[in-house]
Amino acid sequence: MLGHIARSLGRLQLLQSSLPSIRPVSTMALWPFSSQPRDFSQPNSTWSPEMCKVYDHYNTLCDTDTENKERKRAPWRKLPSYNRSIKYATGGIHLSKMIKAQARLFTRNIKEQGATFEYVVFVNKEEKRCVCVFQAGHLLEGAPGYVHGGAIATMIDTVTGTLAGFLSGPIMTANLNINYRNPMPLGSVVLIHSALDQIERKKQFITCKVTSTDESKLYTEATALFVSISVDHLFGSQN
Ligand SMILES: CCCCC/C=C\C/C=C\C/C=C\C/C=C\CCCC(=O)SCCNC(=O)CCNC(=O)[C@H](O)C(C)(C)COP(=O)(O)OP(=O)(O)OC[C@H]1O[C@@H](n2cnc3c(N)ncnc32)[C@H](O)[C@@H]1OP(=O)(O)O
Repeated sequence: MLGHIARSLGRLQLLQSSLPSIRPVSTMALWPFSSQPRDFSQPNSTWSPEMCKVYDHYNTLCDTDTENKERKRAPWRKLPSYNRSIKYATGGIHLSKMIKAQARLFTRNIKEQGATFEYVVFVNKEEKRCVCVFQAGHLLEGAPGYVHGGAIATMIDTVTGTLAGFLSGPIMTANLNINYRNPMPLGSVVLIHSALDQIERKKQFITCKVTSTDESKLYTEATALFVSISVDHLFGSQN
């Protein structure tokens, strides 16, 4: 038992020396890794006019760089989105054990643009909420002509998890409760609204609803529980 604790502590110390310190995403002034990866949440030619319109709307509410290279503060911030959480990290053997070279973020692993998950997340730190603009591609079919419930669940997990991670640092989904209220046609552009409901110790409770872009139609409602984790928790799970 004591040997196990000592080994765990030793591994954690080695890890901490090879990893950037773990902070909430909101406190990372710059991407902490070695090179600038591709941001998948930038507009592309497969985005419909509706997707572009909503993107432009939230983009105008965001922080901007002025001509004098000063940051003009605004309530909203657009979050970048990469195809791996830690692909670009520098570090030693301990980090590379954690990184499986072939691993890719589930929602960002299809080469054909527009075929699956096209999305961008805007976060409002003060109000502890975020909005994701999501365009559901043709490879996400469940019932004929409609988006698969698992694909919708994936997006809800991603958006609520992104908010929890933004506010609190590393987290894992502990519970996800989803009510599907209306079928979502393939190709739809929808808004995924997420808000922090409460925090209790390591637990973040998040609410979520998925609506049409004019918010007149409710597709899905959900609640999610995220638990803050340490890096050692991730390693422990892989052994
Ligand atoms: C370099 C580090 C990188 C870290 C990466 C982190 C984030 C990812 C970042 C970027 C990715 C970009 C976008 C996507 C973002 C997010 C979506 C993906 C997230 C996932 O897709 S992730 C996969 C699915 N997820 C799992 O694979 C979890 C398996 N599971 C576990 O790993 C443990 O089970 C865990 C950690 C959940 C808890 O374990 P634990 O030991 O830390 O905590 P413990 O058990 O002590 O519970 C503490 C308090 O939570 C309560 N509690 C726990 N579980 C509960 C439950 N289910 N229902 C109700 N309450 C629950 C207890 O009752 C207690 O409550 P109280 O404090 O009141 O007593």
